[in-house]
Amino acid sequence: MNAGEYADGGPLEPVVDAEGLEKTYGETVALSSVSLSVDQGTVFGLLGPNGAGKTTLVRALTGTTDLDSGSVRILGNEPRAVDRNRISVLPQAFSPPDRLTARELLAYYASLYDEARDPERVLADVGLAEDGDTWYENLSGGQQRRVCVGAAISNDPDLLFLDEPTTGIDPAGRRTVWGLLEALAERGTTIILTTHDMAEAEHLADRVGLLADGRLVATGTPSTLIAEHGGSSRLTVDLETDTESGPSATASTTDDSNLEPPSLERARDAVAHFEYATTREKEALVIHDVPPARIGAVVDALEDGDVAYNGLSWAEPNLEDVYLAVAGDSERRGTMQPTTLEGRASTAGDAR
Ligand SMILES: Nc1ncnc2c1ncn2[C@@H]1O[C@H](COP(=O)(O)OP(=O)(O)OP(=O)(O)O)[C@@H](O)[C@H]1O
Repeated sequence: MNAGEYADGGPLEPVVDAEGLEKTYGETVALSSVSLSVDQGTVFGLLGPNGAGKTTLVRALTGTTDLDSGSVRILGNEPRAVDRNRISVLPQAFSPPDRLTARELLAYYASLYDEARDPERVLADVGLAEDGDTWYENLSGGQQRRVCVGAAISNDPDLLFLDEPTTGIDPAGRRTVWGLLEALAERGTTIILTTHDMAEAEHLADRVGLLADGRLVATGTPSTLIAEHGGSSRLTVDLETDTESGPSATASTTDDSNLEPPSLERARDAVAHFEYATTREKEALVIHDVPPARIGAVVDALEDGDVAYNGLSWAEPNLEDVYLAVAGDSERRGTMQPTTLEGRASTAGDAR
């Protein structure tokens, strides 16, 4: 039998199959024409700004809100008809009883299902083997979140919804949880992961959906979305600040509204034949679309122009760039506010 086929040779029905979802709250459009299909064993990353409709979509998929129109099937059924042993939802805010230990909590959640994972094993999986006897209220915020992730996987679900599962968890713990989720997906669990953490989405998600104003504005693998919407690579030159004179005292231009320190001016001249933008406050120069092999040419140009700089950093476009380009016009304005962009780069908004 090939992967993706039933024993009779027919194609597998997607684990999540939603068509034409519409949901409004009064004047607010929470979901508009949302269609989505997620196959078994896929980690689907759901991204989007605050208020984009992610929670509403998860509620629609789990049958906990009524839709204005559209159809949803999960695990081959209407959401409300699905066996609760096969599905699990970890909401953003989840507060289990405080006066139980981590071990007791996981044993309690395990007891709710016909078949459950061994609580001791779950404790170890979420990196809390040493903290099983600590009351939930005495665990740190990140440890509490790990217990919540453990509770969510108690029933070894076929379909797992996770809303910001690693918020508050330290980097090492985050890796532990990521490894756990990867292992679950490898064994066939389908995961719908809502996150604002682009690194998390890029690391875990096989496919990503970007919601904005209730619409699914882009769907694809992280790499196809990055290739399509991520823009170009960036080489950032962190310029050495002129210590003797600040920007207002050193302007060599006749245009008073465009005062700039000599280092920046020299740098602009030096890289004039590259596509660049400058970030005045940070005194950095962002040069676009420099393949690694051309970094040396930029370094030569800076040296020829007698430009002093503290460091160079090179970055390929990533999912955050996609997010900002596709879903986050309003978000982008917020992010970019502290920085004045100038220069002649048409993609100046990419500078960071
Ligand atoms: N019960 C409700 N009553 C009225 N409006 C609601 C309700 N639930 C959600 N909304 C509105 O619907 C829109 C989508 O909300 P939703 O909670 O789905 O966004 P979200 O993407 O999950 O946001 P966040 O990232 O902040 O969690 C928002 O404008 C929100 O104010």
